[in-house]
Amino acid sequence: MNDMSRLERVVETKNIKMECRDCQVYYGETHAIKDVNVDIEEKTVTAFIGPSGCGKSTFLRCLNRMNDTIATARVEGSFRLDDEDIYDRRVDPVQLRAKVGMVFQKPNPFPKSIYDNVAYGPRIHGLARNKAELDEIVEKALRRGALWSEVKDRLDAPGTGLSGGQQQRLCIARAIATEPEVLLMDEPCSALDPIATAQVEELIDELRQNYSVVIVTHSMQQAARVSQKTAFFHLGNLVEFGETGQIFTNPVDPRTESYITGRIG
Ligand SMILES: Nc1ncnc2c1ncn2[C@@H]1O[C@H](COP(=O)(O)OP(=O)(O)OP(=O)(O)O)[C@@H](O)[C@H]1O
Repeated sequence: MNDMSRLERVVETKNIKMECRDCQVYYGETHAIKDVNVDIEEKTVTAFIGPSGCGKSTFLRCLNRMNDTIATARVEGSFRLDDEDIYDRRVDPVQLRAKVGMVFQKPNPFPKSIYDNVAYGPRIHGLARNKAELDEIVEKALRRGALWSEVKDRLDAPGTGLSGGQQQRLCIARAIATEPEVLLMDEPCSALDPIATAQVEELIDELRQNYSVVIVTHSMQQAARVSQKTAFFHLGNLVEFGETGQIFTNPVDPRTESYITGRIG
């Protein structure tokens, strides 16, 4: 290879946002994640797929130290965001979670107004100097969450009074209000109807312009629709990781093929 073609290949490669090496997770004696290595690229949607109990959510939770909140969980390995070790003792998990935000399976708005749900993160992280700036942040997050037009006249109403799909978009707006660099989504559409699902999927595609998105999904159709990279997990192992198109049309490992053709899972 001459220097020019090597350079072109470098330019084509997207930047790595998170680098995970030799990752292990134990719950007491249970070895739930085994020797997993993954690179999460910038401005890319990465899907984690695999049968129930294979470790998708456990691995996702490693990426913003949510496993710290589970007393029996022990995480080993190297997890770097840009070039920072996120498990370093000096890293404050609360600050980390502003950079690596999370949206859960069930919409979980706080028992507060729509406005206060979105303003929560910016307030605790001191992102606004005054009310006008906070209003601006809230509006921007709700617009990006594709919810603004539906709620702009009732920002003081409780977030819990919205429909399920609206609540999930509110939770997405809440997560993006702190301008995270990575957004983790754990089956974000499992409680939603097809219309709300389509809205959230469209939103995920838009978020990719600015963020890295990692989504755990049980729906292979969803993984194929929204992601550019797919990781297939099985029994705590990362079996295959690659371009979504390749994983779904030409998987290398027979276990991946069995799963995507419906023989395991
Ligand atoms: N809090 C916990 N305490 C003990 N074991 C756990 C805990 N959470 C998960 N596990 C175990 O770790 C393994 C991986 O679980 P995990 O929830 O990560 O899988 P998953 O692929 O996300 O599953 P699903 O698709 O059903 O949500 C399973 O064996 C599970 O029983």
